Amino acid sequence: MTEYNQSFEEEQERFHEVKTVIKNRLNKLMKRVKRIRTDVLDLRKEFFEDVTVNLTEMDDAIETQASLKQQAEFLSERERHHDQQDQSFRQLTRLYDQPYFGRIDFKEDGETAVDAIYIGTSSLLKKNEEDFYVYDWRAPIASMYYDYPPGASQYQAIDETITGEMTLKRQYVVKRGELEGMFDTGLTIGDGLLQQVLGETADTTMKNIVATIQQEQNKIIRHEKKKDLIVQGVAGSGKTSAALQRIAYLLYRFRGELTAEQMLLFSPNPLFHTYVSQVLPELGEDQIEQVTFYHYLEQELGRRFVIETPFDQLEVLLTGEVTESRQVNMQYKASLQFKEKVDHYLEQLKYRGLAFRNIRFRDHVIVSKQELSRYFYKMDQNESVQVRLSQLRDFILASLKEEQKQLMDADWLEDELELLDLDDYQAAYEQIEGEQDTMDWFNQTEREQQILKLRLINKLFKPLRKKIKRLQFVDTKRTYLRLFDHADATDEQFNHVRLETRQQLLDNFLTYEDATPFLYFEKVCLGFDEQGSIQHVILDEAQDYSLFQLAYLKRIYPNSQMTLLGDVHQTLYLHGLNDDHVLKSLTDADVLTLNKSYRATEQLVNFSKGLAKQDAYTIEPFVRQGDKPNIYEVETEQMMMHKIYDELQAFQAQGFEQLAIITKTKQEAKKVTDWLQLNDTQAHLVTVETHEFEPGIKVLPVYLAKGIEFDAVIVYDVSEKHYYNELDQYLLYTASTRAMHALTLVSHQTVAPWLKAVDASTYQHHKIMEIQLPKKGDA
Ligand SMILES: Nc1ncnc2c1ncn2[C@@H]1O[C@H](COP(=O)(O)OP(=O)(O)OP(=O)(O)O)[C@@H](O)[C@H]1O
Repeated sequence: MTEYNQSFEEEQERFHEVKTVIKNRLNKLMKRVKRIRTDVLDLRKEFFEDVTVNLTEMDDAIETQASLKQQAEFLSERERHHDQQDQSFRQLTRLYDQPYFGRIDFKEDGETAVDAIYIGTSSLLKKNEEDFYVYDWRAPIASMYYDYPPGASQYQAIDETITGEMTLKRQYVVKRGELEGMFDTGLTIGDGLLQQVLGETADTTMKNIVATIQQEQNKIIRHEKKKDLIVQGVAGSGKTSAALQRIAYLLYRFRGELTAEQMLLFSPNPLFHTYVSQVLPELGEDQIEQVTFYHYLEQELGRRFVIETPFDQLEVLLTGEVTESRQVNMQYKASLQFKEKVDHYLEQLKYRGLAFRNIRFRDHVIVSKQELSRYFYKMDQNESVQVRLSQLRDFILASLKEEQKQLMDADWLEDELELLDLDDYQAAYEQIEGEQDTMDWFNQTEREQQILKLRLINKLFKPLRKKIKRLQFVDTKRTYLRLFDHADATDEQFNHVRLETRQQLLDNFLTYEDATPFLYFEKVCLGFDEQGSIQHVILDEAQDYSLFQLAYLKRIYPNSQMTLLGDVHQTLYLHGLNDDHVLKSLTDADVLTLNKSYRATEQLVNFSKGLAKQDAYTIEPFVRQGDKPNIYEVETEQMMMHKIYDELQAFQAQGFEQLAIITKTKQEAKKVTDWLQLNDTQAHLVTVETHEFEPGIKVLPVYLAKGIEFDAVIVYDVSEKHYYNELDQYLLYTASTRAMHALTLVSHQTVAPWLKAVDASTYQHHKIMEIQLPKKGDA
């Protein structure tokens, strides 16, 4: 028997031993969970039966209420217990499928024994509750698995550094719950296992990478300094993966201090939400809230304005419909220069300029806007706008009270008493009962009327009071509009876009670039309602945020640490954050880079790196072999569609399932989908409304493919007519880097200049003058 075989046999024995332990624990737990579930169901049943009885007599009702309260507490305690057991059950079930994926043998300096440390997605303790069958991948000792090759190594325990020697590093191949193989590894974590994992076909959801996290990714995952973290990583280098494992790591490391509800992930599009949704549950952690920045803007402003989506903004650019002033607007409103202007204007509002609304009840103006303005600007100018607004609010609320008193004699009030509901009458009745000893019958009737009128007035004034408490007496839109009233001799860009901005605001329309400045203005003006409970914000595709947006996020989440993940090569928007130096001026962050691309084969990376901006970061492929990409230059549009059709067939014949055709715009995506469907090919059109990832062929514009990957990709019409400006270079790079195993680009006639600049040895170029026609469905 070879040494390998003997070790493998020993490993298999241990593997089964651990699985048996897990199975036994699962059996026990299952019985317990079942028992608690039955308890909970019985309790719930009793609870609802009790609710329906004994509520007619007052004494019984009080008794029932007390007993219900007690039962409700007991029930929720049992439910909590049930949830905990259920969670342990799910954790053990996950471990049963794959108890561990790696092992290191470590001899601590000064000790003689070598400890075998098995590493898995969560810990499994032995009966003595001290030793481990399996260590959680996030445990301090497990960090050596990711950070060191065999030899001298160390890890950071809670308050000391432990040094020693790693005598073995091993990885396991586990499939369908069985140990199928193992690799003893050298320098990096098993190229062998990584090769295997990366060679697999794509899935509709992202997978976790804990078994094969690379050293440079581990630095991101375990970055614990109180500073922000900027990750600049090339396409496919594992930024999103590292971010998700980082969330799981931080939730483990700061258990008790940090919860999933205190973390927030800003993601690029709704499809991406679903794509990454499985990773945290797979790692045994709760999902964290995910939101797109647009969705956030919608929540804040959507009731008052129509807001352009970022995708519609991009479409304006991509379809060539963009005017010069719109381009200026996109860049200017995204800039810190414009933020400074807004800040300056906000400063001036201390002395003049705030616009107010009349405080009106029905047709009667209680306090006029002019009066509010006079009152406001008479207050001490050393006080901030926010302090003065809260004083003004108190003044208005007092005026409302006065008005309410006066209305008590209004004739219409009696007529409207019917607007009151049963509860109001009941409350008035109870109040009278409390007071009845002090008045005779006649007074009682009058008093009842009075109480009812008072209740009615309070009810009628409630919405107004609510608005006033929210400072809605300040007309923020009109105040903001005044910023655009006059030209500014020192600011050409401002003058260029001033009138258009004014008109759009008047029409209650906000372009995507205008929404954040307006929201910022409003929040600062009224006093920022800071989201103090959020402790950690993760910004994926950070290069797509503007500096203004980033400054906004820094302000609204002041207690939060930020992790920004971006790729300067994939900047799609005109306002894109592709200058690290400017970015660093906003945040004192640590910067880590990821240069190796894991998604694609070496051939695909070598090609796509030719499309990246040359002066930016270097891009290295992970060595995995495949075919060179193909570029087909064809004479007619019809030929292009046929080529796409043929390529899809060829990809499917090779066993690829997740196929994508990536276009520049949504209209093109629609056109291609229609053509394919007419030609008996099932293709799914992906739009901004698509939340679920269908398996099979997808057709989508490049901005919706962000962050996602496919087995094989066809980039639609890469001709010079189509991709010619600077932004187009980023688009081509982003589209081409979505492919894992195969890539084809089709061009209607001459290819784009960016492609001509790519090293010709990295792809196969085919010029096709003729193609087998016709196919069904052609016009
Ligand atoms: N250490 C790793 N082990 C296994 N797979 C990995 C590893 N790192 C990255 N990958 C895989 O590489 C692919 C790209 O990862 P990911 O999507 O996280 O990269 P990204 O940098 O966010 O990409 P992009 O910016 O292009 O969207 C995924 O399939 C991911 O599972």
